[in-house]
Amino acid sequence: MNVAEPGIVIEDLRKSFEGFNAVRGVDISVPQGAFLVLVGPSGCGKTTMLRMLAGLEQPTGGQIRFGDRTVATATGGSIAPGRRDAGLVFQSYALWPHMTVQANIEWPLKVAKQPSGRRKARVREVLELLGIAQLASRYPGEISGGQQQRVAIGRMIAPAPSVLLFDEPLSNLDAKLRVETRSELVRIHRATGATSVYVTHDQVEAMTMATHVALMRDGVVEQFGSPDDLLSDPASSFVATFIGTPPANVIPAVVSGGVARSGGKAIASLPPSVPTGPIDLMYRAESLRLAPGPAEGVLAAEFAESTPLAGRFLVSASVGGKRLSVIADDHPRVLAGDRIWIGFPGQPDGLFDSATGAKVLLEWAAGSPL
Ligand SMILES: Nc1ncnc2c1ncn2[C@@H]1O[C@H](COP(=O)(O)OP(=O)(O)OP(=O)(O)O)[C@@H](O)[C@H]1O
Repeated sequence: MNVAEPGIVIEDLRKSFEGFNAVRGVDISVPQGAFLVLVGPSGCGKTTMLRMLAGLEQPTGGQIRFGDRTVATATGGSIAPGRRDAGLVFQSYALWPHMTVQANIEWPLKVAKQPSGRRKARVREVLELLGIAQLASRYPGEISGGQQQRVAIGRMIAPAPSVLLFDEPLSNLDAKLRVETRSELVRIHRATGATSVYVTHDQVEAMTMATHVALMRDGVVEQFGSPDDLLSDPASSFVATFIGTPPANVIPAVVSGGVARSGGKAIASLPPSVPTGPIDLMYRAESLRLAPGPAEGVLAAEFAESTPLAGRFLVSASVGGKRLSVIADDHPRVLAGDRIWIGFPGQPDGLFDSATGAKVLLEWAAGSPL
């Protein structure tokens, strides 16, 4: 994939805080112009990664390169934040309240001692790119949260850095504005030609914005690839249940004689290469169906809720205390807590080791659907 110029190369990156390992050996490489999203649950080390990229945190191990420049190493010689040719935008906008929009965007250019004429021209260009020229002489207190975030982005891109770093920049916006700003941000990223790194805990943001996704868990990258790679071929049950709208279902089962049973009922037949014992079965919501009553390959479930979704329904129900999602053509016309029936296809969409969560490679017979 990487014939293009290297944008960012992260090698065996580590960070510990007083003996606590927040980042435990991360290797990621993306080409110039990529939009890399670091996503994962709270505390997985995303922000620590971004702070190391920005130069606000010194790595305990490994190194970071921007293009052909090494910007951070554990052994010293790291480049100071202001000299990395990188811009950073946080979740809080931190604009100067006593400066106009225009002055806020101009500020980093003044700090860089650019001549006035060049500064003014660049500020105009950035205001145009962001579609906020009409706000130029307002103060931050006189514009909306979404507009303030745009100004913060304008201030970041004004010096034309080659790396853009975003830390949950949309989390203070309301849901509708967040969706609109997502695509706007990607447009701005592309217009700058920079390589971006974007931190979020929202997998939908990751899947819609990224060219490359690193899903992190407990300080390591659980899977790195394109959004499509993670969705179509999750490397672990953690990835399968974190990514997707809705994420895939993973249910525990026990295999014996090539048959997988959940709660004692046979729901799938597996190739003979799958060893006897516990296993986790993955089913996408669209692979499951609502069944009219008990039958082979059908489990009883407790109905939770049903949400209309693009002309169909996303039905949630629990089986043995585990919540499952099913895409159905109709509402089950029952109340929360009532019994419904969920039908399983003969073969699951994937298998995971029940102890480690790692994907189990399958050798199905020729012509099988998997
Ligand atoms: N300065 C610090 N001192 C001690 N521990 C820290 C420090 N910074 C982060 N940590 C710990 O390192 C781990 C990773 O934190 P980090 O902020 O990188 O996670 P995150 O994935 O960004 O989480 P969130 O989405 O909640 O911001 C957490 O357990 C956190 O408590």
